[in-house]
Amino acid sequence: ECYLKRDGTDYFGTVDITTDGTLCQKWSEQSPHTHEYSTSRYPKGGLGDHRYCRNPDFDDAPWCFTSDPDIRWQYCDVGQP
Ligand SMILES: O=S(=O)(Nc1cnn(C2CCNCC2)c1)c1cc(Cl)ccc1F
Repeated sequence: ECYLKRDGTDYFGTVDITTDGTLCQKWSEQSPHTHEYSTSRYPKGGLGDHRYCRNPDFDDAPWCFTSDPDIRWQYCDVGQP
């Protein structure tokens, strides 16, 4: 899917893998990576009990924490326009 804003802050699709095919960690979980991205801290981030790529912190593109303990977070390919 594509999205309007260049940085993908408006991407609320269902891609849940990173650029190298690693499964994303759920935003609602703190394992394997602890993090500070909660729905209360980023109310417009589209976070929740899912593992879909999002860009809650106005980074360059949608991303996610990964299920690989050695890779903290990675960008996702969500069909940049
Ligand atoms: O636990 S974290 O959320 N981890 C973290 C580390 N890098 N990132 C990036 C995620 C993609 N966007 C840029 C920050 C998030 C985290 C957040 C802050 Cl503000 C500071 C330290 C830290 F550990």
